[in-house]
Amino acid sequence: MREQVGEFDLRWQEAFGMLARFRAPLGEDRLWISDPKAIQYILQTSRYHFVKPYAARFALNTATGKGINGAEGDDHYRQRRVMLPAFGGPESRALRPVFSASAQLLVEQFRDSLSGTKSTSREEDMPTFLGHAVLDALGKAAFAYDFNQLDHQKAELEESLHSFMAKGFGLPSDWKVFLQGVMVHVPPRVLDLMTYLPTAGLTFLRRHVRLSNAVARKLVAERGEDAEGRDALSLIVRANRNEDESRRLVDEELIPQLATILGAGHETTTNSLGWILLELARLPDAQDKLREEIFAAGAHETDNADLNSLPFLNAVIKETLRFDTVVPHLFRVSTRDDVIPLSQPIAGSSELPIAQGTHIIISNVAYNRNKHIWGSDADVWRPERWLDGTVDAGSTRVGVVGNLMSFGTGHRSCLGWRFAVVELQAFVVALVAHLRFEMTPRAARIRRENCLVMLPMVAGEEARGNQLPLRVSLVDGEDGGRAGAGKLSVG
Ligand code: HEM
Repeated sequence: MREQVGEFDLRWQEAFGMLARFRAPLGEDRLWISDPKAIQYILQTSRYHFVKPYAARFALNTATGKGINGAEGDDHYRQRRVMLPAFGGPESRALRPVFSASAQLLVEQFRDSLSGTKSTSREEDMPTFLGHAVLDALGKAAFAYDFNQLDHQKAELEESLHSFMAKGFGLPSDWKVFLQGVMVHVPPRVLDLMTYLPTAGLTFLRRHVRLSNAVARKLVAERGEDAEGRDALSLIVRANRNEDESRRLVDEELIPQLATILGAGHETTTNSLGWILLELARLPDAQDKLREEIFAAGAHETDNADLNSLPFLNAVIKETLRFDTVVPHLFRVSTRDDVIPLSQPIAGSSELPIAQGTHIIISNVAYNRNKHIWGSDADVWRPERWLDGTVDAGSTRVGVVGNLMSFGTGHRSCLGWRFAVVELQAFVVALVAHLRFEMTPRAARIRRENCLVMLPMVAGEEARGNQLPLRVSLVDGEDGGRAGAGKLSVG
């Protein structure tokens, strides 16, 4: 838990292949898996026969409230059925102007902050720099909620969302490491009581969920019976209204979905964007190539440009989702004795019998670096692999985007993946068209910290939480915005 994300996974994958058995703290066997066929069986074919361990649901419920993330079985099925229509392809694409407008505002604010000064660039901390704009976009797109309006409750919620994974899960103490190791043996009732422990992390998360729920209550009440908006919450409220009464979500199930969506969608997207900009700062040639593609297509000038048709843009996004897997692991436990199919035989067998109650760590990070799938240079960030035929997904389809495990797969795959992809496309286009990102000495010391979500931290400054300091300047030819050159039309 204290190594950088992926270190042990890649070491094990190199030493043992795509499957390993290891001993947990009290001596029981657990499985570590990156085998595509096994992942497909566990997460897709078997559906609710493999569930999230109660300890993982406890962590998710603590961090994001008792929403879909921690639900199982029929409760999960009902919640997903009502929420899914809000996150479809057309619904997500329709939100692009919202994302573009937030990204454009960020560019304008940066430009304004330089005007009147002699400097042409400034070091910016990416989570801080991007965080407000991403949250603003998420608030408007998901809840028609404006984080920009001055309001005490909004400011508090925003403050609490800033790097909340780092505060809740980062830099675990010896006690926390021990606890997480043995948590699967703690009876659920005792775990539930532990939610109330007065530790700094839990106190912070409890307050965060309370704040989110208070806002959600207000928003759901505002929607009332006739929610007409195009934001995700209105679509969810409408879908719920049209649902058979016996399957409808009650308020106690609807309210926590705001904390869930903010929790699941904010840091994941902000950090994915941060990792994209870091990789582009590390490889200026790739950044220039991307900028040229954006300019050639005029994609920064109109929301009507089809961003799916920009090959290098999408290669950069997919390559970063692969190389910088922000959700490194998924946790499951089998609810019955089972036989897991394997793509690589072990001891002459292509099947692995397992006992009911076996705990499994699915390594998204190792799968995303599998050299059989992504090529012999899988440990290098190289977007061209998506364009030159290097990627060989074979016949086992797992992930929802590019066969990657970055968004999980199956009936619990990321609900917001289309939403996230449209948002990443819109932000990358607006930012790279107008701003240049360069490395700094502190960025060269970035560590990949495991806080459930992979966060960047500067080595030696971990106590300051997640940071990603890059040098930002206006791209050549921009004059501080006074001529409005290359302005995004956000319609
Ligand atoms: C780049 C950004 C994102 C990444 C990498 C990501 C990744 C993931 C992953 C790996 C899971 C599966 C968890 C599991 O199987 O245990 C997941 C679930 C989920 N994600 Fe995302 N996510 C992202 C953005 C978003 C956004 C923007 C939203 C909402 C607007 C969202 C909402 C959810 C929800 C609600 C779930 C739970 C689904 C369920 O349990 O059925 N995510 N996400």
